[in-house]
Amino acid sequence: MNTMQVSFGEKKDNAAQAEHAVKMSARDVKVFYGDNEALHGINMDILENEVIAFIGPSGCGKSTFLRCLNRMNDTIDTARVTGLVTLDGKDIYDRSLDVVQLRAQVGMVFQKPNPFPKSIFENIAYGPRLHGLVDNKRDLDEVVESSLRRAGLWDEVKDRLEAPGTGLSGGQQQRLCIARAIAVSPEVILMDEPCSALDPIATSIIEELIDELKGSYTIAIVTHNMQQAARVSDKTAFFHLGNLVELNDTREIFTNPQDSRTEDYITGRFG
Ligand SMILES: Nc1ncnc2c1ncn2[C@@H]1O[C@H](COP(=O)(O)OP(=O)(O)OP(=O)(O)O)[C@@H](O)[C@H]1O
Repeated sequence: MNTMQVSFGEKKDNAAQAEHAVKMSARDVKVFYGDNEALHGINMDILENEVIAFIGPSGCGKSTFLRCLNRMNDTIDTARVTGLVTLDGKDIYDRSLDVVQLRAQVGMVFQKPNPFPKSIFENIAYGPRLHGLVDNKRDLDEVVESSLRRAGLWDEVKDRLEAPGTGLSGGQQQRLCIARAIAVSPEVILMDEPCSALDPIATSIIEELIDELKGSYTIAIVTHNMQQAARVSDKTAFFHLGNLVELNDTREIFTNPQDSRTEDYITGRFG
């Protein structure tokens, strides 16, 4: 088989991976946009403190599935989700669930950095205030600093916290958005092509950050860049035409895919 040349990030051995608990799971998840069934019954377990990459050709449903994991599809009028999605075993589509709280627990970083039109400080402070996570200004300052530090941005912005977030470079804005997600103590971070608007240097900074963050968070990332999937993820899920074709250790997916559609995709025969 003619697989592509990719370099892999350092991964834990299988014994260590086996200890990871299931953080989120999907059972027979379908998504309809009006009458169009875009996802045809996805089953997936996402393990705690792992990075899972979603890959596949354009329009195969990667972003649609990602959005099921924190109910972002609720914001699309025509979208309807069926099946079961759980976080720590609890149904996230339960009517009694607080969606604002869910989106703090399962944070999201988008393709295009989207800081609020506010200061760098306020971009981070907004969430902890909204969720009542801080009692006073000192705690708030601490959360802002620690979130910016974790996102690897503190040193670059500590002297201009009152400057607008939108004035930062694209890569800095994306790290600001990651810091904003971190500030409300998420358990899972969803990333929808977080580097596609960034140059290679900013991309590699974000990739290093993802590697550091996975010690504390579970991360699901949609990417078109297979090299990136290989570098940052422990598991890779290959989607095709609204189906989950194959999910396995990233190394297996790229060196020994079981399904011919996966092989065709990773060898560049389609997509
Ligand atoms: N808001 C929407 N309204 C109607 N149809 C949609 C909407 N969003 C996605 N779709 C359709 O659902 C299917 C899956 O799209 P989705 O964006 O999830 O795929 P994707 O794999 O993330 O694609 P890409 O890699 O191009 O971002 C496509 O047929 C798409 O046209």
